[in-house]
Amino acid sequence: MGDEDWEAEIIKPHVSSYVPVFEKDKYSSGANGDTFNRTSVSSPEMDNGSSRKDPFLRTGFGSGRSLGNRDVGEFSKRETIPTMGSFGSGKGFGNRGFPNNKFEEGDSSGFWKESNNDCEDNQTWNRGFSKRGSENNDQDEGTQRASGLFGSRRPALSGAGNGDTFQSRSGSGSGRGGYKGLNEEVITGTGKNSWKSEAEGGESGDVQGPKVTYIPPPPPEDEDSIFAHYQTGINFDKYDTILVEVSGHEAPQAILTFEEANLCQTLSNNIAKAGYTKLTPVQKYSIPIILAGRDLMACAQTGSGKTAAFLLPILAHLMRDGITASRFKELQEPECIIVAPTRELINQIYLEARKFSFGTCIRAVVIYGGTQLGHSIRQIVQGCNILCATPGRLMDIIGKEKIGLKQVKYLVLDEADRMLDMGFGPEMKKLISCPGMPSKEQRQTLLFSATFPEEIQRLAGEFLKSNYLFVAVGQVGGACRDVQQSILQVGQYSKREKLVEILRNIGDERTMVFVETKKKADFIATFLCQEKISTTSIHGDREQREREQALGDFRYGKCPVLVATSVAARGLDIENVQHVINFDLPSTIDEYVHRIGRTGRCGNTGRAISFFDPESDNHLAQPLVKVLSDAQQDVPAWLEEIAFSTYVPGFSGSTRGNVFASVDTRKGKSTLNTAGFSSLQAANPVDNDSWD
Ligand SMILES: Nc1ncnc2c1ncn2[C@@H]1O[C@H](COP(=O)(O)OP(=O)(O)OP(=O)(O)O)[C@@H](O)[C@H]1O
Repeated sequence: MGDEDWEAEIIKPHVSSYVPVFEKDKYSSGANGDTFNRTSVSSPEMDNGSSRKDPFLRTGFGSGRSLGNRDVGEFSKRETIPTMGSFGSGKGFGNRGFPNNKFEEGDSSGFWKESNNDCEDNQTWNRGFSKRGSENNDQDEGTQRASGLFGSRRPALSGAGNGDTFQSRSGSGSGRGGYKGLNEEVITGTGKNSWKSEAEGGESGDVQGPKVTYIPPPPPEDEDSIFAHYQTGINFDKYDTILVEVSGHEAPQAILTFEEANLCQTLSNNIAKAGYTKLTPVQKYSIPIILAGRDLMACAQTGSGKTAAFLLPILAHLMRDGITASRFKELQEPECIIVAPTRELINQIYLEARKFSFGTCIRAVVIYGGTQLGHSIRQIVQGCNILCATPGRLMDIIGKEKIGLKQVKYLVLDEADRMLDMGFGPEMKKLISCPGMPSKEQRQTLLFSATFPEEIQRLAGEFLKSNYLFVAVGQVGGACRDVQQSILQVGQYSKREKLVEILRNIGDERTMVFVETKKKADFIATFLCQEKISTTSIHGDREQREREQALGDFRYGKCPVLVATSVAARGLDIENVQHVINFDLPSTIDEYVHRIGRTGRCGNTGRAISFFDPESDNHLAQPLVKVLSDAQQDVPAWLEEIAFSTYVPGFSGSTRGNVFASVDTRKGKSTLNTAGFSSLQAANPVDNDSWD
């Protein structure tokens, strides 16, 4: 069964059978200057199909090739206002945007079949499922409304596009994709290495859909660009006052300065050129732990330097061991593999690895879905010591025997809770049981995130040596205190107006607006452009080229507003993001913490405003109150009331488990160390198998 069939099966009982009328002759698929048209058809059933009764889905905007709007002619005018950012998905919305279109609020005429997908986007449909090969699934964009771990998964949903013009081009292998789409997909049961390669599944033409040909631009070569960085903020020094807990046996002493780490001269020079003069708490604790060869699970607030916390000691070891890239070998055997859940994030980590290894013989390589497989292979065969990869592309490359795992000494899971949950957990399990992969006793495994639900911590035991150390900087799963959080009660039908009001007040300050679905991301971006607010968008239905273009336009100030789904919630480090607006709240509190963490980074301050709709967000009231109060933010009385009225006894802080694990789930007693930090020693973590 293909992806689309599966989606249809899930949705069928509730959706309208409406198929829009589409005037093909007015459609051309050129990237620029496309003309779109369709005839407006009222579709009252659609309201039944959308369990959210979302006003934004009733106005006829969406992603995919077919654009719906009554002001057809307006679309072709978009080239006339090039100042607007790129948004939209695929051919329907070219990179130049189309600000002149007009649509009317509450107009229910603008449906096409793709609207049905919003039912998929609605969390109620997705609980317990992890849809494989579904690049159009917002669940895969990090919202992960997971109801379990390694839970029920539909096997081998290959997700070939069916060529239906009105369907989103999910799973077409066309290079678009969210967190984990067809091009980042691992499918069991076929192929000599037990997982179906990306080429088999998406790029070689075995399934329908165009070949992915996108080759990302090469990284910068000039030193200034490589070491470009933004300034630490006024609260950087306050990091020192955050309590740090280390649990596990015989933890090495924290270091207080980079000098104490005894790094080689080249590495020290690179650290200085990167503008790092002082360690952040997670670095103070993690660097000596990793240098001592210990496994580590580290949890520290967003934007507090976790990337360097693992990269620097790994590089130090590789330098110490005299590792040099072996060029032009058909089978490369990297010493270090780093995985992260999104393409943009893994690319960012790669650029950091490249920066810190500048002037050394260590070669970092990045590979991710949505790009030409041949390009990934070409990068690897030129030499690869540190392989930065998204999971699907990694497994493809391993399956193609371009990567051997025998030399792996370091395995890093960034956003580790995400990498181990039901979405990526199975892939990660496969990775560690791949032929040649050293056992956990033989390698060093490092898990980093700002959130670590208890159940994920338990699962992580499979990946880590039993004597691993746990570093918790501040409250596990807590929000960054440099972000001023406000929660506004705003109903669905007032959200757009409120958004425009806020953005007009904000002016040109860089702002990320998070919405729940890909379609809504397109819709809101379009709407904002119509309001003359220069906006771009990023989500999993956009082609990789478009995603990177959108991020670039936002990063370099061309578009001060980025509308995003949760695909951009984790890890992205963009200078000067001053505001995050949760137009829609995410379904889990940990996702909220990650989203608002796109601002207030590295000691800078930021603001997060969230629209709370009592119709749909009440389940978040309780965890929100906790996150706000833990971060010493004002808690609105109305939110406390909702939290009280929806009180769940034994509340653990998350809709999917305990995001507020006080610390290490292995438990133990806490002692204060001399630096004023507390150090938690597990009673006997080796013997203590009873983590539950
Ligand atoms: N010691 C330091 N001195 C100055 N800047 C630093 C230092 N450590 C990290 N940074 C900078 O702080 C920013 C945030 O770091 P990083 O992206 O590693 O945060 P993170 O903890 O991984 O965040 P997230 O949880 O969102 O992934 C980056 O721009 C990084 O270069």
